[in-house]
Amino acid sequence: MSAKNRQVCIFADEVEVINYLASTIQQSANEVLQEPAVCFFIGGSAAKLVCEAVTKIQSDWSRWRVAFCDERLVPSTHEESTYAAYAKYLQNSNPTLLNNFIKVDTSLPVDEAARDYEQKLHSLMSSEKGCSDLKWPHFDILVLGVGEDGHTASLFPSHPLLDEASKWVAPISDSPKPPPSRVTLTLPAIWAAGKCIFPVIGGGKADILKRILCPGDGGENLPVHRVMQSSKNTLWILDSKSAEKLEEFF
Ligand SMILES: O=C(O)[C@H](O)[C@@H](O)[C@H](O)[C@H](O)COP(=O)(O)O
Repeated sequence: MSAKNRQVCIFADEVEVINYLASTIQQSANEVLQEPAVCFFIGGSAAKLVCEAVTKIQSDWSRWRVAFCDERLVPSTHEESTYAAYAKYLQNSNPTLLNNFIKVDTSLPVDEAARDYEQKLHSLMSSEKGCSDLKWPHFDILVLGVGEDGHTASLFPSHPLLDEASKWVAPISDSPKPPPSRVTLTLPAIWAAGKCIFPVIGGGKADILKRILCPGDGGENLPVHRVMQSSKNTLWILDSKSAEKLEEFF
């Protein structure tokens, strides 16, 4: 189903979701690979999907730059660290890509960690894309997750961070999902990206997907819905279980 730069693709199972995620990331990256592709990855269960998708992509990985849509403020070896989740998979299968990750300095207090990460992203856009003094960044691909409450990255329902209108990266120290301290891309930084991809699997996400994707289901103010309303291009890659409550609409 496709409307207003929004596409929803439903597949039988996790394997098909991973295959389509791989071909979508590869195709989107091919469109920009005359420059390094700047991708942002997410934590949570989607990390495994992304890592498995990466194993199916043929590319010159030295030309990729990967940052995080959000990161939890714990040491990079901690089991809750998003970086650690990727390192666990990629250190053997794709060390070149892992070396090109732009990490959040989680040793800093959360406000400083967010400022420092934003500075790193400014430098990245300047060195790799020749863009300096950008009001908003033009990241190529964001792979995002969705929480059962409708959050995405570390943007939570009714949180004041949803009104952030000048920063690319913001700190949060009261995240309802633990751990409480995190840094996250802001809504305007997400809106400016070339493509937002949401791979989702499992029946636990069926209710929230219905609220977000079905008109009139009351999800209009949820962070994920706000991403979708103003993003240039949003792609949902769903398995049949997560999509089981969408059937009457698609
Ligand atoms: O916590 C994180 O690292 C992410 O910031 C978060 O936005 C995640 O993508 C969703 O909470 C979905 O996570 P699950 O897929 O694990 O439910």
